[in-house]
Amino acid sequence: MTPLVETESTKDLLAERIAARVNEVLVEAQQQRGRASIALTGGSMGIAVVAALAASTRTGEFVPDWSRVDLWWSDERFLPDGDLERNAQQAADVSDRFALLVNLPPENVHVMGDSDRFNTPEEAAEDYIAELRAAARAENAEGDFPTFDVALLGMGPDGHVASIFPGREETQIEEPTIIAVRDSPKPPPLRVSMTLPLISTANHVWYVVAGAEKAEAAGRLLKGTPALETPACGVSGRISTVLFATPDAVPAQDDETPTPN
Ligand SMILES: O=C1O[C@H](COP(=O)(O)O)[C@@H](O)[C@H](O)[C@H]1O
Repeated sequence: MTPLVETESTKDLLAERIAARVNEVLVEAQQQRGRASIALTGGSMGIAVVAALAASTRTGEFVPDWSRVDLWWSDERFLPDGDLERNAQQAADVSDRFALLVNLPPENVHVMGDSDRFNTPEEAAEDYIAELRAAARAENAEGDFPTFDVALLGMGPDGHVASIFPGREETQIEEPTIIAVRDSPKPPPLRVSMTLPLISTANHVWYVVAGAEKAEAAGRLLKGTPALETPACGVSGRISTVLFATPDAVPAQDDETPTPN
């Protein structure tokens, strides 16, 4: 599915817009199901969105009841607890350990396992599957996984999303699950990730992308190339799939126009 594109002139304004849209989706989910959930992402834009969510809560905008929101992650770097490179640590750092999301209980924050707690990323992946299954049971979900109202995805300049990288067999996994990733081309080498089919169970899949270095991959995303080449192409939301981007992160309209001789 070709994503819709929404742009905002600066990274900060983009983060604010995404946060406002996330708040709307979470409020609506709470009206329908009583609870809501989001799969967060790492990367520069992903963390900017967490900061914007915290800011929107502080300023009393239209926000969900955070005591009834579950925070999940679509991927994590398998590093020691508190390592500054961990996605969850970076999100915690910009939200005063999630305290700025007022009333969010610690048990709602579902961080993927770290290398202090687990010997291998495979063990951390198994543990996260168990945590997701427990949430699915509590929700009376039909399958092994709870509802994800929205999954945010940063995208690397190579087109990777979560820790699913181009040219690798993980792009071909058809099962919705959590996997260990070894020898990641982007450091650190050990990671834990949702597979592309698991991300695609989310109601809304929103790419959050800023900066000219992402424009080439965004072009491939909008063209719809194979997931093996552009993992970002291997996901879509049940309700919406949107590329939220700064203008420089989206290829210019006439990029495809042949140059006259
Ligand atoms: O390593 C990762 O990279 C992507 C994108 O990061 P960015 O800094 O280029 O925006 C991120 O979304 C993913 O969660 C992360 O682990």
